[in-house]
Amino acid sequence: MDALKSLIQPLVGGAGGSSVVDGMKLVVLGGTVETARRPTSLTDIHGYLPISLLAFLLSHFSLPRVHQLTSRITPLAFFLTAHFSEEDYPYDWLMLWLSRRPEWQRSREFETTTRSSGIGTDSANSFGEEDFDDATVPTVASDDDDDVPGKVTTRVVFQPTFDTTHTIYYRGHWLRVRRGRKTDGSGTEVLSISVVARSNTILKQLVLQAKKEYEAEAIHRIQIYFADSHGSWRWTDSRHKRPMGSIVLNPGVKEMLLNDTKDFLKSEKWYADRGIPFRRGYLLHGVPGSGKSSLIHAIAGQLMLDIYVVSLSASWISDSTLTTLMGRVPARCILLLEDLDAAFVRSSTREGGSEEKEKKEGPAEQGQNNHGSNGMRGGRNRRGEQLSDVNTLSLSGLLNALDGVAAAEGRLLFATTNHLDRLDPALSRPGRMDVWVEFKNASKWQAEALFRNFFPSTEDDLTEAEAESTSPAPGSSSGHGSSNGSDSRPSSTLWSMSPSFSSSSVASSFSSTPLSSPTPSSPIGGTAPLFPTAPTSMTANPLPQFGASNQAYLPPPVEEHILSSQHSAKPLDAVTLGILAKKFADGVPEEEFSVAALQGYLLKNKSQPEAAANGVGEWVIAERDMRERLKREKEEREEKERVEREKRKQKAAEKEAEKKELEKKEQELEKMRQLLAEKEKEEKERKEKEKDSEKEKAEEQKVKEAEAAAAQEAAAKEEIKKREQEIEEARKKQQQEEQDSDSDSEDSEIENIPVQAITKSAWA
Ligand SMILES: Nc1ncnc2c1ncn2[C@@H]1O[C@H](COP(=O)(O)OP(=O)(O)OP(=O)(O)O)[C@@H](O)[C@H]1O
Repeated sequence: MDALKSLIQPLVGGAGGSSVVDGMKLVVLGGTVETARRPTSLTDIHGYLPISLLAFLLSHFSLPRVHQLTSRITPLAFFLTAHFSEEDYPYDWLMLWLSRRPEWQRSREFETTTRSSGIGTDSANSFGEEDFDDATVPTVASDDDDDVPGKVTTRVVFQPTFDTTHTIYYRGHWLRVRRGRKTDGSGTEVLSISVVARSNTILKQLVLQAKKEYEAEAIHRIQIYFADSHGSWRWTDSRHKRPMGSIVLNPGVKEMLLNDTKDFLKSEKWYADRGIPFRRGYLLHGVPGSGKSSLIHAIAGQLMLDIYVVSLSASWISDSTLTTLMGRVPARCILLLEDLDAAFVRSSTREGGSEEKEKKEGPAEQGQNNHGSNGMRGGRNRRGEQLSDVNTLSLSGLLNALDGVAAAEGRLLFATTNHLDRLDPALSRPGRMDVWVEFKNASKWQAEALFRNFFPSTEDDLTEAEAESTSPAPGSSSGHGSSNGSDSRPSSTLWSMSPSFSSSSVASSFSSTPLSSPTPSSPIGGTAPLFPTAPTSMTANPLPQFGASNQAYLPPPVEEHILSSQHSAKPLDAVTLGILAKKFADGVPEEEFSVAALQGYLLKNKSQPEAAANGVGEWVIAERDMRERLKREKEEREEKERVEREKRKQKAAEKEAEKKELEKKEQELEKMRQLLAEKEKEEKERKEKEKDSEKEKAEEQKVKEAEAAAAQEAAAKEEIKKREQEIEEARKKQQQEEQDSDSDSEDSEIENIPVQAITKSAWA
């Protein structure tokens, strides 16, 4: 836009310029633009948009008008841009429309995608290998194709590239198309289409045309959307509608459901007038392989509704994701909750422990990855998400999602479960699950109808419409109040295909074909029959000619059973088909095998109705044996697992006891250690005390000894002193005596007493 602005502004000038001068300027500009435009194809240029826009302006408006536009409208006002998120339908419509644009053929930048089926396959703008076949070279391709009947030809479809702006001419307007991703981290694709226009009519026209083309393609198919972990719906698959007649249920059930759903879709006003939320829920419960998913598929086709599937056992499902998803379903659609019981198992598990955790993993993965042949399971995971188990779905979360304020109105809610006993009674509240239908194993009546459906009849021209109009379904009017159009009051209905119901119909089914028994293999409603009606029996190819001259190498003759083998059954006349169907049904025990199991058996005998009818007894015995064996093996496995579990438990208990014992011993040891430490401490203190007291004693002793010694010394000294005194006295006395009596001899005696002897005796 800046480029456009910079181009225009100097030439056009301000609003106050003269219009004549401006007109001249625009003439010059127009000439320049036209010159620039000619050598370039405008359909594939990017970055030249300002030029193409001006060219467009010049060619569609008078000059003063262009002046008015360029001077009055800010550049942003030129472009009207509409954004289409891949989460919304228009994205798919427009992508299909874009893929058909011839511009891609000349575009320098485009992306291709392949679709083996689904919308857009027959796009005029797609191509296959044949588009590159050199017409001058003789080709064998078409002959080869005959050898591969039913081969899916992969078509390549052009799409706009990411983050590139493409320019497309549409109804006199240049459109700028850009495919990008949202920047909010979700990675969601967004298609942006801009156009220069004064109103958004052209964009509306474009969307409507894209929708029309899309719907024209979708008329024979139903679209299937799967919930993703971000709470968004992703288109996953597009399937051929399944004819109602291909579903074999006991009389009245299909009709009841179909009438009820039709009736509901017509009753919006009735609900609004009574202030009742415009919602209706159907719970299909019962054994696996009994046709629950198939019936939903067929109803969706009949009512031209898309199916939105959530598997409640998915590892990522949570209360908030489910609420978000419920709020995002369109008003008219079928919302299918698979494995409804999973929510209840989880809820009770969360409340009561975690033992079911392992169980949960199985179905969760199935929910994400299984691509069942007929069920809605599985889905294309566009981004290959690696999901951790963050499932926090609770019962209250589920119930809120079903009828909370955010829940969409006008949708038909179907829920399936194989375990009715695990569901919470809260589900039966009106508006949640209004109609409950039980699916049982195949009755004899169903077996017969299945056989009739399976093998082609010579009376294949009877259409489903004719069949339905000529013979009302027995029991279709009984038991369901809301099926008779006028009264669309919501009601809780419990349907079960009781054996008595089916057995009465068996009696009549042979002579007068019951209505809901699909009339002999009729390709109902103009749709394709289940299996090709025209037998394409395998004929032996002419044997290779090499070696024909050499008799020694002639190949062995083709064996009889190979020659006679066929891959499709020849159409049977009604009487033969009836007899065989009856025989087949006679051989099938009542409600012992699922319809899916019977279908599997018939598939094995697809080309041999007689063998199928005659061999059913053996098959039943073999099946029973196999079931018995499987049951035994299962029991053995379970017993083994139980024993192992017990052992593990015992071991764990022993280990626990050992651990406790060890802990106890360690505690005791610790106590002893502490005691010992205390004792050692006491001993040490005692010893130290002893040492101290001994020291004191020794010191005392020493003191005493010293005192004693001192005393002795003092005593000795005293003694010495005493002796000295005595000696002195004696000397004095002697001297006195000498003086007194001149005795020289006495003086000598005194002198002879040794001083040392005196001292010693004093010490001792
Ligand atoms: N009543 C039926 N009429 C026609 N085909 C049936 C019927 N029941 C089962 N089948 C066939 O058996 C296969 C499995 O059927 P389907 O998936 O509808 O069973 P289901 O009850 O939904 O099983 P699950 O509970 O395991 O999902 C399909 O190929 C379907 O064509």
